[in-house]
Amino acid sequence: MRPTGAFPSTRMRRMRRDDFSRRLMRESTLSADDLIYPVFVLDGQSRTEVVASMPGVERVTLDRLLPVAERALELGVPALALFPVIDAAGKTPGAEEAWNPDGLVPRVVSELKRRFPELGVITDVALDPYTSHGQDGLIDPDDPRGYVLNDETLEALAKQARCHAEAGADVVAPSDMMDGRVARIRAELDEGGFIHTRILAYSAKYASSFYGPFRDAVGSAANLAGGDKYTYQMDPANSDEAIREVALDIAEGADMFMVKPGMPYLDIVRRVKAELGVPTYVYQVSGEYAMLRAAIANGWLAERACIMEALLAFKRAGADGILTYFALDAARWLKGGA
Ligand SMILES: NCc1[nH]cc(CCC(=O)O)c1CC(=O)O
Ligand SMILES: [Mg+2]
Repeated sequence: MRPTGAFPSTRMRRMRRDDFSRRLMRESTLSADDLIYPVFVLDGQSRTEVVASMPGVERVTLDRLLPVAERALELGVPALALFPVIDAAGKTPGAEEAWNPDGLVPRVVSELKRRFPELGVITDVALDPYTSHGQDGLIDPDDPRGYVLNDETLEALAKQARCHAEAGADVVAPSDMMDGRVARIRAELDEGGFIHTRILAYSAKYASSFYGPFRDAVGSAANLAGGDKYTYQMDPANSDEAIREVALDIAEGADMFMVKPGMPYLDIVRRVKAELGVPTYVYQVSGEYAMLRAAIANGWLAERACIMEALLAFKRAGADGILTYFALDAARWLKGGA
């Protein structure tokens, strides 16, 4: 774009002079409709646990999640994303608890849908909360490096997704980065008659170090024992590869496409939206939350202004929605609350 005219006929500050003209030329907006609220859920009754590395985020039992869900609905937040915390006894090498129809996730999903049918419920499809080794897939017992097996994992993910759909999940969100999982899950859902269950594919999910606090929150860090996910999550150096990943998930039948993490990957959000034109979501991950919270707690950053600026940046980059631990705060501020 070539500027037409120049100083002094063109003065960019003219439009910035007053609030009315700033509002008129504002290109991006954030609304509660853009937000997805992630929640950590525990088994049992009347329990709340704080997550040390994520001040303000708690793990709660279902009875304590219900008022949170009600609050999200009141604030106009369209959906919750559920992340289960599974006790050590529920973790096995084969992750069988992941498709137990009486497990924590299906129980929470069915109760949420019974109480708040209008609130969207998104479930995470990946094995890491359920594996004793903390990986998102099944590992090869004969491989000293514990290589995560792709095709065997697909069968487990299909069972897990079907179990969530049977419990009433509106959206299943595979976050495991196995090849072909969207196609396998779509086939499984169709076979079960779940033609309306949406798939939110974590298509461009990077092997990021910004997931650290989340792994504390779900208790997978200790199980992972210093292991990494470089053999299946994407290399942070790559961008073209993200476009191929999303294109494959479009072909395999996903409905929504996630880029993760968020702020360090805004260029990827932009490319996915501009080049592929699909419903594009971004995950402001636990490490991004922790950074902001730590600086705010120290008085180094202004809470509301910095959080809202970070969220707006995702919209400007092209995101249609944002999964963020700040969802309820942001929705409250958007409503004019303190
Ligand atoms: N299925 C894994 C999963 N699900 C959500 C997150 C991270 C979310 C966050 O950091 O907020 C991860 C990352 C990982 O452990 O590799
Ligand atoms: Mg893929």
